[in-house]
Amino acid sequence: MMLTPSTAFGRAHATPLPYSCPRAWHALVPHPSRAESKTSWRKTISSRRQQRLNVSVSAVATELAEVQEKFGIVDHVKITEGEGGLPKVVLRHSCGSKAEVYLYGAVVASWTQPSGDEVLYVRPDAKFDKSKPISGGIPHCFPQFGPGPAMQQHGFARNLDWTISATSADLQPDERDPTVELTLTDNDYTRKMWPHAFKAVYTVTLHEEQLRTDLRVINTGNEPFDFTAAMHTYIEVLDIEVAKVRGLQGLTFLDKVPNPEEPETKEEDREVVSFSGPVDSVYLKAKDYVELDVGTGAAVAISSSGWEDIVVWSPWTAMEDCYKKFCCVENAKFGTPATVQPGESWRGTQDFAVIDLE
Ligand SMILES: O=P(O)(O)OC[C@H]1O[C@@H](O)[C@H](O)[C@@H](O)[C@@H]1O
Repeated sequence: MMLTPSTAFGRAHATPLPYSCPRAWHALVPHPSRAESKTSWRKTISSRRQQRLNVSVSAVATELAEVQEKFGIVDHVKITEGEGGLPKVVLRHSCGSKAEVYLYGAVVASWTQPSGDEVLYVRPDAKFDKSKPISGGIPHCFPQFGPGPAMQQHGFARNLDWTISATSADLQPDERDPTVELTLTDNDYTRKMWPHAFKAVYTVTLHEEQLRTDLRVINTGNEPFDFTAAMHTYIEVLDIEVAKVRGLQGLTFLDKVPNPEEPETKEEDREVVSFSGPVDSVYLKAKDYVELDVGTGAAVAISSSGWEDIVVWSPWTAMEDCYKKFCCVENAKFGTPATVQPGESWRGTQDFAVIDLE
């Protein structure tokens, strides 16, 4: 599946939108906790400032309306305000499944089944004010699955606004699969940490009840570059103590729990990986299919291509108030970093499906 702006799309636009500036939305939208917590600060606003605020809020509304006009597709793709006023794209499949993708970090923060059941997990400490990456759903780790030198733990892609470059609901003639394509390109901020010209193109699609992601990293410069990456997927489980991962047996893995700086190399001999303490393992050269049994009689089946490794992470009591509720199963490209020649690209896809185990 290759998505580029073309006539195959319901809507396709190559021109970046005005809000690709990382500060724009944050600057214009009053933060809800600020707005809700104290009415007093509002009272002190002079009428001139209030006037300016009103103009700004209506500017945001106008901007959203314009984006919706350009990229919205009736019944299938809606661009709207999410938590904290951050813009999000809501994809709806006619079967009843739904996904929500924030432009900040290109994070899929929600994926629900036709029943309304949520599959992903957002941590209670997640912030939607750009003060840190959105902690939950499917954040990007790029161009580094950290830690590493010169940049944030898991790279800058989850700390930046991505731009909508296309939407669609008719990629396949017989399928009304809603899709959004988001793009991130290098800028002064990224080049200070990682001195390379790149374009990352990320599509999120609902295929019936399934969720599909497709990331391409294109080298738009004149020199080759290397990167590591992961899709840091948080999946909701009934209880981490009954969750299980299948599909890792026989793999070599790096166990980061004893000493994250110098992980121990081990062999996985278990058919089923279960949890009774912290787990932070990078399985190298993994298979292209893994299952997370969430403990309810259902599992999340994850198929992938391009992503060579799989990270399994549970922080256990280091996140006392939420560790029981989620497990991270992360497709990654870490053991052997990706090398991309000028004009070439790297690609990694994932397909998530909820399957019945009974
Ligand atoms: O930065 P976040 O989102 O809190 O995630 C941190 C964790 O991310 C996981 O992917 C790593 O395997 C862990 O080592 C790390 O602690």
